[in-house]
Amino acid sequence: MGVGLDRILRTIGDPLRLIAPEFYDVDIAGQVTSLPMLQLDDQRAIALLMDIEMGLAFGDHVGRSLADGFAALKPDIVVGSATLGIPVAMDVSRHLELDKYVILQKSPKFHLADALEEPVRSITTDEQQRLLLDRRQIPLLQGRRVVIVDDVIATGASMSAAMRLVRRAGAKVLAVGSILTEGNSWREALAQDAGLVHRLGHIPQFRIIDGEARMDPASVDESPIKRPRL
Ligand SMILES: Nc1ncnc2[nH]cnc12
Repeated sequence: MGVGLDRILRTIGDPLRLIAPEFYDVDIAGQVTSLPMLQLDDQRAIALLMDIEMGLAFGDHVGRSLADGFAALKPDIVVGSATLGIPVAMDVSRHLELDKYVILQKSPKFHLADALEEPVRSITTDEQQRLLLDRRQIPLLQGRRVVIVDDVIATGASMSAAMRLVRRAGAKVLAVGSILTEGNSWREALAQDAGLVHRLGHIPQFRIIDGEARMDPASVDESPIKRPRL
């Protein structure tokens, strides 16, 4: 779901505030994608990935690429976090030829009165968020081999909550996947689980200097992504 995204979008407001250089090109599993560069506040900018606006061909590429990485692990089911992890979970499931998938919700839907709940301990947001698992979905996870997917792993707080929730439901987490990682703080947040991360690309974080978004050197990728030869 990209922790803090709601706040990011509220901060940005409408119309979107593009800041120079206006776009950041990122390689997503061999496909160069231009992300709009948006000003967050006086000091920070973000290269924004809105997977729900990227079209079906992009979803198919992401789903196939993540599924290729997961196939050898023989997962029984894919779990995705609302909101922007939902299409990722569907596209990965389709490519793994798995019919059912499980979505972790952010807000209590009326049918989720008695959901399993995990707090999302974000270091960047004051607002306490949470992830919810409908108890009726537990049989899909109990004793199962699971992969968890999201659009972006940034702070790692959301993915870490998703892993706790899925493990509480009795599943084995084989791997986690995202379209992008952003910055490096997720490594600390996920601790020993950081090694389970499959990502198709990486974006840095940006500071605004002299009216331009500049890469924060601490946020570039520490371990370059291994790409399959095309
Ligand atoms: N750059 C980004 N794009 C979309 N969602 C995000 N969540 C956190 N960072 C994000």
